[in-house]
Amino acid sequence: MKNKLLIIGASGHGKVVADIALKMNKWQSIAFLDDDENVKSSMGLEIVGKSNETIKYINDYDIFVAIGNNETRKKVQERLEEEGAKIPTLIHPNAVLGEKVEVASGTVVMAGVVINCCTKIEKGCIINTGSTLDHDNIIEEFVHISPGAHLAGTVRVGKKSWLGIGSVISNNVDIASSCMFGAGAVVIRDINDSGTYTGIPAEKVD
Ligand SMILES: CC(=O)SCCNC(=O)CCNC(=O)[C@H](O)C(C)(C)COP(=O)(O)OP(=O)(O)OC[C@H]1O[C@@H](n2cnc3c(N)ncnc32)[C@H](O)[C@@H]1OP(=O)(O)O
Repeated sequence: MKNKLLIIGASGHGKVVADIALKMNKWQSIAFLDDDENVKSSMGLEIVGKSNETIKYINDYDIFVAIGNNETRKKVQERLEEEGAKIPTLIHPNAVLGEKVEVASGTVVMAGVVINCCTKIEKGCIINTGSTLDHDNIIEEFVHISPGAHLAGTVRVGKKSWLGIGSVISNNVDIASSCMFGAGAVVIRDINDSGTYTGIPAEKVD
């Protein structure tokens, strides 16, 4: 671990990520990279450059990608990995993690999240505010679990899928990669095809 943290992306999601990093109290200084030239600071933290300037900071900073879009976050994190960046895991102090929970690098776990035992969260995920993930879940890389989503036991979510705000996933459900579930969707059976799903029970709409 380095004593400085660089966060890529200073928008709404980036601000929440910075807030968590500040509360973790592990880094002596925190700064952003962002591509909006008009913004010089965010949350009182300096924006020191653009997102393509990471190589300048790689030796001195831990680097975290705070980009909401799953595909873009994947591209940026994987480029950083190739460049040898040290990518931390960010966990809000008021998240509750059970025994044998694994959380990989580049994943952020926000305030009020509960993750029960034996759940594995792969790299680059967003586990957003107040969501709950019960026992034995597998959340594959670059997934976004939106605020207030609830996943019962033994759920698998495939790479880059996005569970919308307040969505509900029943136990023993397997979800394919690159799916989008609308706000409030309720998933009661396996989802085998990528696409957009809404409603109760969730049906494919796109
Ligand atoms: C901290 C944070 O902010 S994290 C971010 C959290 N944000 C979310 O979770 C967003 C979730 N997004 C949604 O639910 C979106 O509405 C989506 C992705 C399902 C659809 O978005 P779009 O493709 O733009 O669809 P659009 O808004 O044009 O709606 C298309 C139709 O679907 C319906 N629809 C849209 N969302 C939903 C939903 N969640 N449930 C049921 N029906 C829906 C609309 O009413 C509309 O119906 P109509 O054609 O009969 O009028």
